[in-house]
Amino acid sequence: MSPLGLHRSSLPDVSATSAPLPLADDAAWRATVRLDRAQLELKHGRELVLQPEDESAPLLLVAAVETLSAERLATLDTWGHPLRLLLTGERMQSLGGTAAPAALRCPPNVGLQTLQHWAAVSADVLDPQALRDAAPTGPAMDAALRIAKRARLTPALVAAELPRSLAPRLAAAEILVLPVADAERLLEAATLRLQRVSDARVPIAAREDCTLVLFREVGGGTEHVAVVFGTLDTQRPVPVRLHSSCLTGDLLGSLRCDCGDQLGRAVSQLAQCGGVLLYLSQEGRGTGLANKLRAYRLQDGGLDTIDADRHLGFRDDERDYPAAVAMLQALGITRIELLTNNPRKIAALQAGGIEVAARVALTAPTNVHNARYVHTKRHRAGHLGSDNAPLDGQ
Ligand SMILES: Nc1nc2c(ncn2[C@@H]2O[C@H](COP(=O)(O)OP(=O)(O)OP(=O)(O)O)[C@@H](O)[C@H]2O)c(=O)[nH]1
Ligand SMILES: [Zn+2]
Repeated sequence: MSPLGLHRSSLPDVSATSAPLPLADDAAWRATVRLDRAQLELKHGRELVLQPEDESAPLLLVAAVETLSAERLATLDTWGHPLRLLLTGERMQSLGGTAAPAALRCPPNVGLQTLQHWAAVSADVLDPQALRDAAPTGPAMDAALRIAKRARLTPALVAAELPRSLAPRLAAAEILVLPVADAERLLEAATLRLQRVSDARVPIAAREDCTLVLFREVGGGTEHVAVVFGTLDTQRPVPVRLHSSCLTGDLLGSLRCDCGDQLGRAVSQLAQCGGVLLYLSQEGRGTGLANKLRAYRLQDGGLDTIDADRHLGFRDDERDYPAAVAMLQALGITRIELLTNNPRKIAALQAGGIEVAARVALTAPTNVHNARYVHTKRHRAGHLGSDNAPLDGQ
């Protein structure tokens, strides 16, 4: 039997292997649920209110441009004036402004199409004066932009500041109110909690004695899978691949990226020597599939993969790896050999207390469709080359 107890002939009862939900404290639990609901409100095109801790500060009503309907925009207009458009620093820079998140003053009766253009399309309809008059964002606005990203929406929000006296009207309209302090705390990677939910033996073509273990984030409900190849020997560095999901590459063999090839190579190597594949729900470098497809259209128009993401308001890479660290810890793995070319993955695991004893390069052949993408990863995102490097002692 493995140190994980994974290869028993009859699998353990799921409830017995699941850790109890770690947020025992009721207030923390309610805050987590409220943040989940906040994402759903934005996804459904509904408003949400951020409530600053400072009681003299106004409430902030926000709605996501991506999901907003013209009718809803007209309703927003009845709550407070002027409406503002909240954009990230990356989006501001791509519009020709300074690289800091900002609140742009919308003209009276601004149309939905204009907002959509400012949010993610082009700057054609943007009044240059609005860009010059852009105000810096405060904590409530910053938290709202982060919630939109967490919901995998394009980070652009319409906002209005409201007096606290409107709280009863907001409650009557069933508009969710989220304290900014709760949002800030829960959006921090350090607060991530993972629940180990279920596992099963799944023989795969490359190796029969594989086990899948599913982990779920408490808050958000994002699920990640660990594939354990054979029986782990944690006395020596365990070969590990952290793979961010790529539906187009992994499932369809898209030629636009190198993900499918990298996954295939990692699976063959792990099948041969044992180890773990962490398949992380981080489609589109953490921006989501919808935004990745938007970025592809922008790349067809001439931008590279990084500038396309910035155009949509995202950072070069929106991923973080506390879930990967927590999964390795849950599997009893503290020392690894990492199959990657991405130095951020190495640094993130090391920062999380995982010893990365060596890096194993994972190169794939390029083709006419992904040559620019692979070149950009190497030359703009700092990805490493094909040399395998021991990292001990660094
Ligand atoms: N936003 C965006 N994401 C992309 C694009 N092409 C691929 N991706 C995503 O990029 C990520 C690549 O994941 P990985 O292969 O694990 O990571 P990596 O950063 O390439 O690093 P290594 O493969 O470990 O060297 C996946 O989430 C893909 O969905 C793109 O053009 N735009
Ligand atoms: Zn891909």
